[in-house]
Amino acid sequence: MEEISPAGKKHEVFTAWAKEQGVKINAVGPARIRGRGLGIVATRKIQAGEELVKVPVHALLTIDSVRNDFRALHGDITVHGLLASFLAFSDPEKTSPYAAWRATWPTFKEFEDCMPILWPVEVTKDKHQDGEDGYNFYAFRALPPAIGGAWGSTRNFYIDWQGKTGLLHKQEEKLKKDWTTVRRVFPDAGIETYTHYWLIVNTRTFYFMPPGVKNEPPQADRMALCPFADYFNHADHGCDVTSDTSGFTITSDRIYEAGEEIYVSYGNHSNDFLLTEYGFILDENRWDSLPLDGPLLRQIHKSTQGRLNRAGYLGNYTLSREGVCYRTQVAVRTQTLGNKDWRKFIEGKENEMEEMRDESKADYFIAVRVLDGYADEATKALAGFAKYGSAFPEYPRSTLKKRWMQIAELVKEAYDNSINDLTREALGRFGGLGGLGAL
Ligand SMILES: C[S@@+](CC[C@H](N)C(=O)[O-])C[C@H]1O[C@@H](n2cnc3c(N)ncnc32)[C@H](O)[C@@H]1O
Repeated sequence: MEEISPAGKKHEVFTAWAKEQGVKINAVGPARIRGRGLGIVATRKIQAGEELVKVPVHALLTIDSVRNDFRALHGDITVHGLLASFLAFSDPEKTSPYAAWRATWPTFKEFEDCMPILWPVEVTKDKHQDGEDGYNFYAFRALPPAIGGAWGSTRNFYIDWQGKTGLLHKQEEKLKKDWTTVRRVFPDAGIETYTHYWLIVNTRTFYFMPPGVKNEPPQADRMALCPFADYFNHADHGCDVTSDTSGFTITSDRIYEAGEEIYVSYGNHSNDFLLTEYGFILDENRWDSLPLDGPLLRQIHKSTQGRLNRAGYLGNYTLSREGVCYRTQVAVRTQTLGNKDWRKFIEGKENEMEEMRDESKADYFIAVRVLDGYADEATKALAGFAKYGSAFPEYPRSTLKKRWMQIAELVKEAYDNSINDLTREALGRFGGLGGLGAL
């Protein structure tokens, strides 16, 4: 059972305020939950299908809560950037109605602990060291490939894999762009205050389509801060969240015992995504996956990548517990089949015999050229934590170490679940897999 304690006075004040705004709260309340800040718990036994929280549209904080003159000052800015600017720098009178709510949000210090974007460079940048023969090679990369956007475990071979598409880099760019606009409007404003509210918006908004909008705003701009509902923590299974022109409704998905924590799901996110965007990872995550573009694309000639592109299969390759995704299977077969047979494969026209032969070759490639590299990366990172980890603050150290262990585990499970017996036997004869064997 989780370690749960009372939320405290300011949360009681806010809950009363939320009710005054028309938020309906049934059989749930906020509580402090170890390792998760605040969360929502059942105050009595709850049946499946009970409406737990209803937030009316007029209680939401959206782009419509920001006055036109304040909006106009910013010109072309994302809704995310504008809401953060409104909370951080608008006339205090405009945001004072939200004072009781704001008091319940995390502090900047709390974000500094958990959000990778605020972690010190010792954690986020690669460590390099000089080899005996003059090569400078990376010694330890603490960030997982999906977050750091880099891959490459052997000396002499350093690949800035997804390069600018790493999750952290993308987030930094978004913040930088918004801040550039806001700084023009408020030249004396501090970046720390802005970043604080930008992260509040990042971690607490719900996807919301404003009622009566004529031109659909881009998906990333459909954001709403949702009083009280923003206490819900995330799990890979959770209560149903629905929205319509009247607002948001959260309905229980199953029976809950009194005192039990109740979750919603923020989406089908991998742990790397959750860590970057929300500052935590789950122990159990059915959506967990690893990107494979780095290890795979570096093995595929540019002209073949062109062929994949034309067929609609270039990039976005992933690995889950069950094995590699279908897109990866297609990409791998550019290496194991001739062009004609590759076509047959994507058109589903192989006969049984061809399928069997083809699967063995593809499995072998996946095991040796893809999974083994990932396993190797995880083994090296874990060794790096043993050597350099003590210099890190506690939360990044324990979280990243755990994440790398999950990565190693996931690669191993993918291997066990997807590589066929024949291939395993063959690999066994060659002494097993280097990196995988070590896990
Ligand atoms: C919408 S808020 C939820 C309420 C939040 N826990 C609080 O204290 O106000 C989202 C934030 O809650 C935390 N969180 C959500 N789900 C979590 C989980 N399963 N484990 C740990 N932290 C979680 C993360 O810090 C995330 O950025």
